[in-house]
Amino acid sequence: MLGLDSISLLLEWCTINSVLIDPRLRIDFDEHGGLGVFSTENAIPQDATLVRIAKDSVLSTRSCSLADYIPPVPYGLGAQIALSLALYGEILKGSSSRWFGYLQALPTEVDIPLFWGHQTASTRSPEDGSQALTWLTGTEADKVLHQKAENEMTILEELIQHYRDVGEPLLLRNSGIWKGFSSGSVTPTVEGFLHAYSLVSSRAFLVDAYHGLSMVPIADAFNHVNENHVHLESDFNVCSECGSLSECAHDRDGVPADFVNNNESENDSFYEMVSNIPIPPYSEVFNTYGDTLTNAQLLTRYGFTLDANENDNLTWTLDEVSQNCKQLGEMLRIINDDFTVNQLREIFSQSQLIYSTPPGLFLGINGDGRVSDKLWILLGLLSSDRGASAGPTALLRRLIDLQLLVESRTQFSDDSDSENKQNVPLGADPALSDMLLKMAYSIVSICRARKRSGGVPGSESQNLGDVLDALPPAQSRIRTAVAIVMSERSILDSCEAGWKDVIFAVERHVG
Ligand SMILES: C[S@@+](CC[C@H](N)C(=O)[O-])C[C@H]1O[C@@H](n2cnc3c(N)ncnc32)[C@H](O)[C@@H]1O
Repeated sequence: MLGLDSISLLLEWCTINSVLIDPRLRIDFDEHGGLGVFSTENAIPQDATLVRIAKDSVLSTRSCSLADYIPPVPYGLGAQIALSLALYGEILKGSSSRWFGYLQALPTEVDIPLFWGHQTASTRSPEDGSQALTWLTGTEADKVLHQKAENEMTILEELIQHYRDVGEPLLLRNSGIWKGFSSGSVTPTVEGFLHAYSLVSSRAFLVDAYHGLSMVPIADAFNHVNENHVHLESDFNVCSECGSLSECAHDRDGVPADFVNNNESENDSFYEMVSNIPIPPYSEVFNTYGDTLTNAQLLTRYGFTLDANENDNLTWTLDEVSQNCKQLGEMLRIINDDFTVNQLREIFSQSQLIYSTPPGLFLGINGDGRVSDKLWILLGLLSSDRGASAGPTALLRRLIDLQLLVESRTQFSDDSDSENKQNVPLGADPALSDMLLKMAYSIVSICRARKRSGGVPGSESQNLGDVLDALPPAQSRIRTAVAIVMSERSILDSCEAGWKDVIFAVERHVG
């Protein structure tokens, strides 16, 4: 629990470090025992700059005492871990840290569930954490907590491993930076590092391309609601080497710094908290940490929930749905069944309209406009009245046989005898022809929907070659974007054309 002295120290530190707080604001204790920001007797209009935070005052991997040893990471968990180490280095320095006045006002515990299973310095009983975790089982928060990175580690496992392998050795190697300054004997611990991580998780901002994820004094004193009063303004696109907002030596290779036009204004040296709606007098002033955050996200990142959160939702993975929906489960099993895929692989390779994918649920179209084997199997199963019922492999085998016969009659055939094949009958099973038609219509409709949703609204009917020709070279980003839409559209066109031929051939036969 903080005392009044810590607020005074924080404000003093702000004055010295050019963190300028509008007198219409007051930093005080909130109803939860932490800090909050409040308006005073004056109403505050919209668009008022309420806090100006000197860029130099933020704590980042660029500005910290260990800056030479912590490589900056632009975003993601890596950025949070790097900043946690930067912050922990300053916490270890105690009163000799440049940020001491700021650090001493930070909470001593951020109660995120990541640590509920760990005994920390907290005064809470261990049962409170372990039973709470049991209660969370199967909730959205539980899913976030158990999310695994590509390396199959949970966040907590990754934090601990990173601390042991990188953080602790780095802190010990550079102990000269903080040893001897701190009061008492301070030894870095994994608990200390995890506390730093909880502070980063609950209050860091991604400010710009130079400082990246940073601890931003006073901006981080605002509590959260979905419909906020204030927001942080910063120009993200500064030089990632030196932080300059205007032209600098890093823009043009080999240009000496003397030739660089340095016209940064005084305003460019600050991040700002600005009001986005009028703020009544004598009320708490809120920021939003994200206006779509669910309670599961708020709890896991910030350690609190909102009483009523209209963003809350429940999600299912495809696997979870399939566990309770027999038909989908059976379809997924077939799609992912190596036996089925291998049985068909050989024959798929004879088709001009299908391509093989590695194991995994890959539903897509390749650069030649061919559909993936898994998408074909899925649509094949969906187009059958029998769905995924008995004998799906045999049924799919008959379907692909029919498709190959149809393909041999279309313009896609590279068979020199295709003229004669026009007259080969398609077989006597109308249900099978119907399945192939349904599948072909589905693929055409998937392609058309994708074309409709690509590019700017209304561009579907435009000739993108003309659009590209009309764009000046200076609009290089638009040109790149149009070229991407154009190339996707051409893949979709080619896929659609192949399956329209199939429709034409089958309908001519059936009709
Ligand atoms: C960016 S800080 C805000 C300032 C913080 N109250 C302090 O004491 O420094 C985020 C933390 O504030 C608290 N917090 C923010 N909004 C809250 C809310 N609506 N209800 C409860 N706690 C909140 C949570 O502890 C969260 O981890």
